[in-house]
Amino acid sequence: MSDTEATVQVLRELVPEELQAPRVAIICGSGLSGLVASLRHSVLVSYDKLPGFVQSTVPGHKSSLAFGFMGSGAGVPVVAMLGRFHPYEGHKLSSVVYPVRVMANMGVKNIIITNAAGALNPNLSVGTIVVVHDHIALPNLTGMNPLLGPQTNPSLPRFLPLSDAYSRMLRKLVFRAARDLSIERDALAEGTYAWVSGPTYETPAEGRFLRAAGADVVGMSTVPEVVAAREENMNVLVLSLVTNAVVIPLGYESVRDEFEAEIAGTSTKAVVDEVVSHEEVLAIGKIKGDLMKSLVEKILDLLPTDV
Ligand SMILES: O=P(O)(O)O[C@H]1O[C@H](CO)[C@@H](O)[C@H]1O
Ligand SMILES: Nc1nc2[nH]cnc2c(=O)[nH]1
Repeated sequence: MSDTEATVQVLRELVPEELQAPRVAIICGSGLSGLVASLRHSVLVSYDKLPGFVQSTVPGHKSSLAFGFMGSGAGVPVVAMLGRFHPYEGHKLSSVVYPVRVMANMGVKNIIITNAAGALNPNLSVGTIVVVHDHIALPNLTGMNPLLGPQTNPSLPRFLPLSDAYSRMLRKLVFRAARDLSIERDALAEGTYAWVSGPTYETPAEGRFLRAAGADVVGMSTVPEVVAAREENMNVLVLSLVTNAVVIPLGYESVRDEFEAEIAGTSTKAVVDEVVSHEEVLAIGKIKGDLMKSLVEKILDLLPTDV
């Protein structure tokens, strides 16, 4: 029996039968566990009960799986991760993606991955939900790819294409859901997510670099989960909540100009010295959590029955 099968076996003992066949997996990003507050008949399973699962150590992430029904009417059976794992916590990439493999082993065919992210694109304001259509993953390109090493399952492809990683069908569903909910157009955008390892936030020069490479938002998660989910042949949707702007043009105004202006007695342009914090990230998650929740619920309502 494989490791994931063993974990699924434990879950079958802990979760009632009617919740054992989730159609959709949801990964809750930083401060976004409230996404599944409306789960019905819900059952929580703590990660420490599940072989192969590690613990989430980041504030705003819990360490439990939640099973239940979500959406209107009878609802859709879902399994949600109320807290994810990041490599910067010291977790191996194989541990970071392990829950995705377990959920795939349970038969889950669709995954909605959420995250908090910084905006690189100056047109994206804080609070915008970005429907991710592509990614740039420097770690993947430089030796920190979750699929490096012997194949966990020989029936999965060795060379995985990622040009179609983000399901068009699910992305379109987001905009249909937003229209049904009369969510204003500017509340949603489309864009490219840059994955960085963290845990440092970007310097202004790094922000400019990622922006110049074509990224719209940046974060420290999600891409490993996307890669594993695609390997497992799931339909993937990623929603990034913009929680802060990455400071791109600021941070290094000439101190010589400033010094010379000071001794000449003339004033200089005030240096903007805003810095991002995880508290701010969580605060925006709290403010925008309800919007994200309604959107996900509506997406579930609209999900075709054959996927
Ligand atoms: O991507 P999620 O888990 O939502 O969290 C984001 O917020 C944290 C930084 O504030 C980082 O972990 C970053 O990846
Ligand atoms: N790397 C990165 N991750 C984030 N998560 C939330 N905001 C940010 C950010 O500005 N940068």
